[in-house]
Amino acid sequence: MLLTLFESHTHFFLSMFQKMILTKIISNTLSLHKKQLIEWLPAVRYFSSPTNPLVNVDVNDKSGIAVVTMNRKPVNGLSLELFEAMSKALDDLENNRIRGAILTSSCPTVFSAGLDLNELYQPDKKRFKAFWTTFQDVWLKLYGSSFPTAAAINGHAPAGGCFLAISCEYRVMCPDYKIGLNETRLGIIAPIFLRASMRNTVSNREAEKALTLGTLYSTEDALKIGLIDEIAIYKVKAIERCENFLAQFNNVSSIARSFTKRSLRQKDLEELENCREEDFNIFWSNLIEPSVQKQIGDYMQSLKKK
Ligand SMILES: CCCCCCCCCCCC/C=C/CC(=O)SCCNC(=O)CCNC(=O)[C@H](O)C(C)(C)COP(=O)(O)OP(=O)(O)OC[C@H]1O[C@@H](n2cnc3c(N)ncnc32)[C@H](O)[C@@H]1OP(=O)(O)O
Repeated sequence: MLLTLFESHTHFFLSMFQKMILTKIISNTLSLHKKQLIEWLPAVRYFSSPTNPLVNVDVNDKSGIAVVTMNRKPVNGLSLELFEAMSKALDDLENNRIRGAILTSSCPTVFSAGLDLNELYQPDKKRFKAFWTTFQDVWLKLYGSSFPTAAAINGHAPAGGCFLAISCEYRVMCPDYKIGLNETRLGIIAPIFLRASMRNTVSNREAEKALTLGTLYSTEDALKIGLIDEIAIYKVKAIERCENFLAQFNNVSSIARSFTKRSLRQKDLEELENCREEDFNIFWSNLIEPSVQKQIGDYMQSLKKK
């Protein structure tokens, strides 16, 4: 209530004085450090992002909504370089306090094929460490963003592709594609932060079923279990529906919204923050198991043979 009243006069700009008062009130309530808190204070500064060939960021000056497009052909395989570009884009969006972001893909039939299998097969430890750490960074920044997020899923979204979508707050998917966390089908255990995003999206029971079976859902079935929120006939419509979702926040205090989101996701974020090194070690030791390497190699071959 207090925040809503306060913000109604400061919707577009918060003076330093106002920020100081807000910092005091909210940090007392949520026991956050000042630096963390300032990062969560909304303001709007629209910007044009320097172009990176792997991730295009297009901010609509009028709405303040950014469309973030992954652009790594043919299937947006999540490589170290793509994660680095996404991590940088998320920093830019956060620093410029945009009003919302929509994640989508430039590939015509694939949102993202998940982790680039080349990163997992016969990996070099130093590169894999950088890869895994940046993967964690992207999740922490996307799942924990102060701005609202939506995914316009314009193609298949298996494994890491699904993970990106469920780290957002809303999902609109085009028909006739597949989405899901199929890691167990590849002999891979979904990491802690993937599991958290799934539990935050569908019921605990559905998450358990989906993760243990490694199910890839059709668009229609994904809607039935709540893995996506809407179906849109094609990409432009999916982006429009995401914009409509994000526009609803124009009538909501952005401070109250972002703190509420943060408090709901805080436990998951802290869980990973507190075990990043351990998370890496577990995955590294599993990944280099000869049986796992063989499975990944065979799987890559089967994809190429198609
Ligand atoms: C006790 C055991 C414990 C084990 C623990 C191990 C833990 C360590 C690792 C931890 C990892 C944890 C998380 C993992 C999550 C992941 O994301 S793994 C990746 C999973 N991804 C998939 O299964 C998707 C595979 N791809 C597809 O199903 C299809 O490509 C598609 C449906 C996305 C698209 O189909 P289509 O449009 O027909 O394209 P294709 O012809 O199949 O592909 C084109 C081209 O791209 C290559 N490719 C596809 N996917 C990937 C990929 N993920 N990475 C790299 N490359 C990929 C494909 O081979 C084709 O290449 P060519 O053109 O033939 O050269």
